[in-house]
Amino acid sequence: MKTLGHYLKKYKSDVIWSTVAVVIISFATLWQPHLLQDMLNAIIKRDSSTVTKLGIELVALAILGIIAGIVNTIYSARAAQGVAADMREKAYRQIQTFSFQDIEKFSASNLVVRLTNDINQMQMVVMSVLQQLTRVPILFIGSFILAIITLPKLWWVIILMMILIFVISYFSFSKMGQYFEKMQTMLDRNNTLARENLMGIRVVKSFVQEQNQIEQFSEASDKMTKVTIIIGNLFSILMPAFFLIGDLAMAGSIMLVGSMVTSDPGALAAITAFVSYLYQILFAIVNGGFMLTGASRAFVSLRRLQEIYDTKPSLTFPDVPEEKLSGSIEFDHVTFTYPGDDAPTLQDINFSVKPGEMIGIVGATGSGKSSLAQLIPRLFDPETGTVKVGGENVKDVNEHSLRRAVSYVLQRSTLFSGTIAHNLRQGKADATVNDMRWAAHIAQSAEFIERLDHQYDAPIEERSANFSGGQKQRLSITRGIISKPDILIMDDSTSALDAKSEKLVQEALARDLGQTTTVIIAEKIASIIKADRILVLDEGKIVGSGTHHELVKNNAVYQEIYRTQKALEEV
Ligand SMILES: Nc1ncnc2c1ncn2[C@@H]1O[C@H](COP(=O)(O)OP(=O)(O)OP(=O)(O)O)[C@@H](O)[C@H]1O
Repeated sequence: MKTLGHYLKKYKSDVIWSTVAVVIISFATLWQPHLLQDMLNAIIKRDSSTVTKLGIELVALAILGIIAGIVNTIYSARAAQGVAADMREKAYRQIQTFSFQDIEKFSASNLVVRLTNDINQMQMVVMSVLQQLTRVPILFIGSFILAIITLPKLWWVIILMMILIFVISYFSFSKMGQYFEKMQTMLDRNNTLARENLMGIRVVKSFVQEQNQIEQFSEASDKMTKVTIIIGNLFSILMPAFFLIGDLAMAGSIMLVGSMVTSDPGALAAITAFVSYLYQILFAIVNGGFMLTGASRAFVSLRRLQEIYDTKPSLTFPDVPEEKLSGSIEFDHVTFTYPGDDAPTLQDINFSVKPGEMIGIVGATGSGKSSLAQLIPRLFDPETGTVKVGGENVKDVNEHSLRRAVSYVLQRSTLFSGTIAHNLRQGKADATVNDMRWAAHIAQSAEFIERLDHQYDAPIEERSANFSGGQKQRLSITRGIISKPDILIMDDSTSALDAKSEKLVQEALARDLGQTTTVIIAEKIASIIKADRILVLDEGKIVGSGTHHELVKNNAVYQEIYRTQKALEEV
């Protein structure tokens, strides 16, 4: 609640207006039965002028209640939406500071649920707090006092009804809280399954996995349905139970007062007001219960959001001035283990690269090529040893300096929905169309971009579905080189290109980005055959270093890879 208060501070005036409106509604609600009682008394006494006066007062009170209701809804909705937007943006900003490791710890779909469903819970609870928090105690205490003043003899009926409702509310609302928590976990699971299925729809279809996927999702969905049904059942028993208690209290009160009506006609008017107060007490308790259930759901959501806010990024950059780094790379006794793994993925890696050199990295699948490359732009930190870029330990440089110096093109190209220009400007914020043309000609993407209707302003759909695998890779390379980086890492990023396009990209890179240090990770030896030096990785260790001709002569691992690929080509 303290945390929620902190977010509400910014919406002070909305909170004040909605609270003032709630107070007006509550007093209008309390005053209505009293006016009705006076009016019935006036009718019994045939006092028509008082009846007219009280009738006008009743209508005025109803109009006041309606206006206050509208004001309350407008201001509480504004505050609730504002708080939700602030919380969402804060969480999103925090997630942007997360390292790969932090994102993996939460999982992407879990973070999406937190950003959507949990934030919605917070929005609903703020709305309900601003509509009920003041109303519930005023109505409860006010109706209790007024009911006793109206018919003091029946005080015990009120107490009995309250005890029964409190007992039922306590047990059912606390049970519901547990089920709501379960439902949240199940929603996470359903979202993960749906997300995985939709992202991998091509795989699902090509391996004819639809039925398996349906079964998996149905199982998770059925589990959630069971919990939702239990909650629904609890609700459906709860409401009639409350009304039964209210109706019994009303019937009992009328029977008890009935005998008095002949001797005291005013008792008829009093019982009408008394019954109204009884129902107001009942509604106050029920609404309070709902508010508490909502609050307990919101506490779960708030805790989940707080986990995001409290997560200290596992990898931070020092606050030092930005500087220009040169294109040299140095690995000095680097050993790296993925968080949670027991064995190191890279062991005692030592090598250095001069600015402008072209380095190839080869090795079997899983030998650690990508892991090694990820240490250069500092996506992970090594366990021991140092990685230097431009002669500086990457742990000691400003994030912008490192990002400006190192450009990393991944095999799985990720483009964002928008336009081609929008994506290319992620590589260079102020890129002109000429810059884009220059980069696109090197990456061999100009030939298809410039045939599109809107060329560089052509749209990219969600998950870049309107481009082929090879086109996506060429667009990614274009984005990677547009800033003319000092170091370019190409992590198997020409794998979807045909041999001719790959050769053209490499020739253009050598011609137009000659000053750039290039690290090319490749499965195919043909992709790195012209590199100044090739590093051979085997089970996380460098087992060879030299030119293609040197390695073919004297490195067993390289010879094996070369022989296998040559044999495949001949087949
Ligand atoms: N995020 C991660 N968390 C834990 N282990 C990982 C992670 N990424 C890779 N690994 C493990 O590290 C090892 C090296 O993987 P890496 O991707 O570096 O190999 P690679 O040589 O690039 O393989 P490929 O040629 O198939 O891309 C593998 O055993 C892999 O399972």
